[in-house]
Amino acid sequence: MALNDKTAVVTGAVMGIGRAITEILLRNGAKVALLDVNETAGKDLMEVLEKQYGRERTLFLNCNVESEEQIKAAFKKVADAFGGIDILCNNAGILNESMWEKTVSINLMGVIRGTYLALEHMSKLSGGRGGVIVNTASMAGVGPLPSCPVYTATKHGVVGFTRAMAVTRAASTASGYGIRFNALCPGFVQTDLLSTIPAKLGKFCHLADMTNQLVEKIGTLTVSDVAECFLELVTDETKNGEALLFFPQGKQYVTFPSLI
Ligand SMILES: NC(=O)C1=CN([C@@H]2O[C@H](COP(=O)(O)OP(=O)(O)OC[C@H]3O[C@@H](n4cnc5c(N)ncnc54)[C@H](O)[C@@H]3O)[C@@H](O)[C@H]2O)C=CC1
Ligand SMILES: CCCCCC(=O)CC\C=C/C=C/C=C/[C@@H](O)[C@@H](O)CCCC(=O)O
Repeated sequence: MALNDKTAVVTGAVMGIGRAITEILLRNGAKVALLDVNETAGKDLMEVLEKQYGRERTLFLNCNVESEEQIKAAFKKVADAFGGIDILCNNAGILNESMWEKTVSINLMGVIRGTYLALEHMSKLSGGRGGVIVNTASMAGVGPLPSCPVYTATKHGVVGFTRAMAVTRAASTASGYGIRFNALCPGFVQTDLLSTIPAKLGKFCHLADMTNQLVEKIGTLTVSDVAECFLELVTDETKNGEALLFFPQGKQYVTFPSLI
């Protein structure tokens, strides 16, 4: 998929991984709608992006992925402004084992909500152009992190949901959305989310040292590393139903057991 003049929506777009994904999309010619709850950082980033890429290719919308109403309104504004949606990155996420319901609401329910609402704009069955949806899961979506079981559950859920949507797409022409679905599964990445971990482990804070040792053992990625892997899942049209696992030592497409 060439990105020139394609329209992308990125949630959690103004910081960390989402910002890097936004910038790599813009560098490759896409128009990008940035959805985030951090309005201050969003407006500051927009000043930078508009100078670099022009006002006509960027749009910031204050949007909480926990709200069906806000996502629905945001997607309509994007479609009205840019003429449709071709790419969605459900990236917004938090880690907070003390606020585990909120973690589920954002990390898993937000991905499901964004995906279902995007179908209304992207699916060829409803007049859309098709496209690709990339969900930011995590290495913790493939292997459990003992210090954050709920976060791990949300990321396993994102991987499972993404793969199921991909199979739905492939399994029946009735759901011929014309959309590919892939999961991004990075290891530890140098962002605010990672740097605030010790305070976010809740009842598992006694496992903070073990987690830090794991970070030391595996090492950390930059947000640019993640954005490059995201681009691969978007542009390689053979990729559907994939979970791309990557960490400083390398990357691999996860092979899941075939059950039948
Ligand atoms: N940092 C890491 O080590 C890794 C992070 N991830 C995942 O990558 C994604 C991005 O994480 P980071 O960039 O590290 O975090 P970050 O904390 O640097 O950025 C997250 C962004 O999402 C936004 N956000 C939070 N809740 C939101 C909501 N309800 N609605 C809309 N926007 C919201 C924040 O305002 C922020 O701009 C998350 O899904 C995270 O689970 C995956 C693997 C590794
Ligand atoms: C707690 C920080 C989470 C930061 C956000 C992320 O999503 C980062 C996920 C990065 C790595 C996850 C690694 C999971 C490893 C498990 O498969 C398991 O190997 C860990 C077992 C503990 C150990 O080996 O010491």
